[in-house]
Amino acid sequence: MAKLRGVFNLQSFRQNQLEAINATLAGKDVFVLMPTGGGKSLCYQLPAICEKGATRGVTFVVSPLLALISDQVNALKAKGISTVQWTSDSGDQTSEVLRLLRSSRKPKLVYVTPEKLQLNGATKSVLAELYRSGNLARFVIDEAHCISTWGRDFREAYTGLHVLREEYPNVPIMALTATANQGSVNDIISRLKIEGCVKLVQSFNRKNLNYIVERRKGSILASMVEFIQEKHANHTGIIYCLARKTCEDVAKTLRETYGLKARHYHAQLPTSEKEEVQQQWQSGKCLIMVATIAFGMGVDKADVRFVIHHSMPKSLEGYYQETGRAGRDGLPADCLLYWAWSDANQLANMIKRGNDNQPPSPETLEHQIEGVYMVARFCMNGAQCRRTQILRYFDEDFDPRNCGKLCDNCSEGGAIITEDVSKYAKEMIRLVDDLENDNVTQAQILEVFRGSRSAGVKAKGHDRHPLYGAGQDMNAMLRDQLVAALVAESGLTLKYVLNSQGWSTIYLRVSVSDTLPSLVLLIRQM
Ligand SMILES: Nc1ncnc2c1ncn2[C@@H]1O[C@H](COP(=O)(O)OP(=O)(O)OP(=O)(O)O)[C@@H](O)[C@H]1O
Repeated sequence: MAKLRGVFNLQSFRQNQLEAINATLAGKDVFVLMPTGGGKSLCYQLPAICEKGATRGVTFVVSPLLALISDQVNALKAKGISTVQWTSDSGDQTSEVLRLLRSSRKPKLVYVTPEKLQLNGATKSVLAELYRSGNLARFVIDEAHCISTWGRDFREAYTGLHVLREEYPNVPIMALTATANQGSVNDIISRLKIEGCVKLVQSFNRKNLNYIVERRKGSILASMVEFIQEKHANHTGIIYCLARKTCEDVAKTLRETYGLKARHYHAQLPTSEKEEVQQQWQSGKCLIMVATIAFGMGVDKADVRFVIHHSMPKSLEGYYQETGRAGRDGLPADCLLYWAWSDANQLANMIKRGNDNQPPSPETLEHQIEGVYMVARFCMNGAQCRRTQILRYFDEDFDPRNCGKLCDNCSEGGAIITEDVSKYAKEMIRLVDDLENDNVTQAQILEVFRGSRSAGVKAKGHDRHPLYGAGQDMNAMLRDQLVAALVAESGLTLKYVLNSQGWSTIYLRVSVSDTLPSLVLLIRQM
């Protein structure tokens, strides 16, 4: 407790921190699953400076990213904790680290990349010396999900970490992650060979975040500015945009038209500018960071009071992580998401083009597009508690009564009813099947389904189809939800046709026509 206050300047422990600290000090292996911003670092940084414990000496922390390591090392040094970074291949750094580790003034923490811990040469011999002399306190595997081939962040070098248990059987291991999927959790534990570990798993609910989702109609700048000025004048926030150009334009307008302290950030900025912008934001000189998702990994600013999504995020997991950067200090923060159907197409197109113009494999493409449509479903589901919806994605059953009306849907009021739309789902699938040869987009299909009298529908003769107007009794939102559900789950899929500018037009296609399960949607009755 004295260390918590004196060194870390914190008043009390958060959930599971003390349990993790006590378990590792007692020499046990520990697995910690905590949401983003939950306070994982303290679980190993505090024991590292405790004199009492079953094991003593140096704590080795394996972390995947250099940027994360540098931030943590600097922050610990600023607290007066002797910490070293051992990440480079340079002989100078290695000999300095070795000198320190062999001296009587050993550092409390050594941060390494997994590559560095691949046990050969200098690392192996110094670890063996420390082990023999009882100076190896524990191994910490941060971002432990990188060891699991289940996840999207798999890192080859993490797989070599099983040797830690084999070579140093008496040294406790602590693995920490914010990736909740049950399959990956078991995988991590078995790969690190810490089967008997103390498991500290907690809800992913971020109690202090208020989730609001709004449909974007036209420009949202004015409404965004009103939101910021009314609720967050002089507060720090992040606005996530899909495209780099949008970031630049939005930041410029916020500055020049509305006098707000905003800057933009994206992957194409030169490194020096990235550092300068981040520094300005970190220090509070710039309040609003308008960024693509390139901004965020390793960002630790405790007092971010709002995160706005200017358009739909790519996946629910991404949404959870991006909004998770708000309110890390535990105080209330707002997460406002603006979306439009066109975002889904834009995202699908971005995914199709892939990273660095490396198109994804067909399976990855399908999986990621489903992810986009899951976000679309989430946005359109104006009935069910947002937390229940988000946490279901992480296999967690969240009782909406515990939301505390901290989401737009729970604060709305009115009864929620279920609507069996199985009949409409079958009709929609048949309609897409019949019109497939005419290459129909989602917007066009919805026009036919609702019985629009538009010239486009008539020109193609779609108003003569027997299912023309089959969905006219449904309200527009329910029709949208129907399509999103059919693409996200089963029934419909998307087909891309490249035009001369390199953009794909996305057409609907049928994926399953005969075995469609029943489909029930939730709606709010006011
Ligand atoms: N006991 C505590 N009381 C108050 N604030 C805390 C406490 N523990 C941690 N914090 C603060 O919470 C924030 C998040 O902590 P930390 O960076 O360890 O989170 P994390 O779980 O590692 O998140 P991420 O997965 O994003 O890396 C930090 O600003 C930290 O100072």
